[in-house]
Amino acid sequence: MTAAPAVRLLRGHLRGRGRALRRLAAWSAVEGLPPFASGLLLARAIDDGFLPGRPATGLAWLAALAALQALGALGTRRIYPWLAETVEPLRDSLVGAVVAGAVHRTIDRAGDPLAAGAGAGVSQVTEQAEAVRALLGTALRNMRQMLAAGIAAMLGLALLAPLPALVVGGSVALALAVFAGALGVQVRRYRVVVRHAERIGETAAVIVQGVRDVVACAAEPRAARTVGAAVDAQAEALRSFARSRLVRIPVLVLGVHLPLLALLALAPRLVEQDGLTTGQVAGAVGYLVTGLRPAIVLLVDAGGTLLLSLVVVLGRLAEVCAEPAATPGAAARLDVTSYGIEAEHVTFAYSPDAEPVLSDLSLHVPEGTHLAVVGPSGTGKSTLANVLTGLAPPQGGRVTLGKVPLADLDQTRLRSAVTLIPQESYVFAGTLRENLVYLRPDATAAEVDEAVHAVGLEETVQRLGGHDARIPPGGGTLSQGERQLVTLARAYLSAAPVTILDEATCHLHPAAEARAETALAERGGTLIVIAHRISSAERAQQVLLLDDPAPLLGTHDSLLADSPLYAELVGHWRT
Ligand SMILES: Nc1ncnc2c1ncn2[C@@H]1O[C@H](COP(=O)(O)OP(=O)(O)OP(=O)(O)O)[C@@H](O)[C@H]1O
Repeated sequence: MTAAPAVRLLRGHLRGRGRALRRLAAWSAVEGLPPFASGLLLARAIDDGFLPGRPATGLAWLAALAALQALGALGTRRIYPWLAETVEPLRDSLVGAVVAGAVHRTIDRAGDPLAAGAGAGVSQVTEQAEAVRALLGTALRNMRQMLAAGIAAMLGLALLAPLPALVVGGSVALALAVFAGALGVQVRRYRVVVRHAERIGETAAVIVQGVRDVVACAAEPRAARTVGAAVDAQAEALRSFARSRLVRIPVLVLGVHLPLLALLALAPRLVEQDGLTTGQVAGAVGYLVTGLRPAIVLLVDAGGTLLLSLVVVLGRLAEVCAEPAATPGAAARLDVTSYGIEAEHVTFAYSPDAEPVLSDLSLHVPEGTHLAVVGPSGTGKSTLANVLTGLAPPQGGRVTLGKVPLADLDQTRLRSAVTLIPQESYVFAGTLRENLVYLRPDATAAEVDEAVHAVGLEETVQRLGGHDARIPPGGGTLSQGERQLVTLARAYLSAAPVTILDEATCHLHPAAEARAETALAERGGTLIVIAHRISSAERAQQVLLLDDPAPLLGTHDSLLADSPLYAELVGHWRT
């Protein structure tokens, strides 16, 4: 990352505030008068006053310095209104740009459920805009003052003692070069720190939002590992950043300690051979100790952090404010208007070296139709369900939903279009109603009743005492079959136009299974059933038989006539 986008953004927002900046510079010059004159006046006080035994003269020079200090204080006082005029409107201007960027994005992603989260993003970057205002205010107030004092001290030193000024100037220039050279590395590492901090927040937010799911799936250790990994990464990023900050040592040595040491060590020689007076040496030391040293310490400590924060936060805002470019994915999101599923020459293996579970599989399930998938154990039925939902992206070929490749669809949009109900029923602690409306929280009571009736869950609802009955962790007294009925009613209620059941009725007796499956088929939408019984295949319009060496697609009757394996499976299922 470079500082260029940050500088561009800041320049754009400071444009038009030239008058305030010029006044700021002018009053800073007034404020810099005392540090500039301090060494010169101190030298005169010593050389003309105290050393020759004329304390009144010495005190007069010091009084002149005090008068200048008063003038400097006036400069400091006059700086604040111009500081406010420069910095205060910055927040409004940045927030305006941020909100405009968010509005552009929301328009660009019309119809995307994720766009609903734009408000949270705006509030976050608004805080960053406030941070920029505060950082810039602090930088202009403190850094400006200290840098002005440092420059004034160097100028004063040059007038007072040109030779030492040359040596000190060279060493300070070297220190500044080292500091500037290391700034790029520090910015990069600090940027990584900020990214990891954001990652911790995002990871924790996802887990907190889905904490019920995490507990229901007994995934606490995995969740803890995920957050732990993010925290470890952040700690490593911080260590790496801290190492890059070690550059302050050579900068302080070159900019502060070495010049002071050299001046003190060479003082007798400067006085005896180069004709410097004692007062001039004392004034030069004064410049180093009271002007240059605080300026350089501030630059490498607070200033370094301040500059880094400004560059990184401004860079982040520059990204947010930038108008988003239209992506192919964004266009594709808007194109999903039908919900047929198609697999085109799909090949899927669980690892690069493993035998493919699915090989060159092609399949078309038109919108609103019903497909049953059958086959011996281990032939890849569940794998196919995962491939069709996008959970397992194929290595070869592609799967499309409404002719749009799943890879081009936003994941949230895909999840809202396709419901996958697996064999293991997911029932969580809460009310029965909460469990039923899990995929459609805005369902009305009448819609919930309809779903309960359609899949045959009424008896269970009555037994439990109504929709508000509480289900304890682990499902309580619900049998395996009842849990499956809960998940089937949930799928029935869901607004997803595509439903995939992966042996989701295996604990139901045949009549209950027939009722639930028929309800889901008649509800509308595309239905794919990984069949547990042959009766599921008999109800479907298409049947896919997964088998070595090649899958067969047909109807129950055509497969019965053409495939000995299918006939065998039917016979096996019926006995
Ligand atoms: N996560 C995984 N990693 C590696 N191999 C896997 C994974 N999941 C499944 N397999 C393998 O892929 C093959 C197909 O498994 P899959 O579960 O899709 O078959 P299935 O037809 O659904 O079986 P069943 O009817 O017994 O549920 C099997 O050989 C299985 O061992």
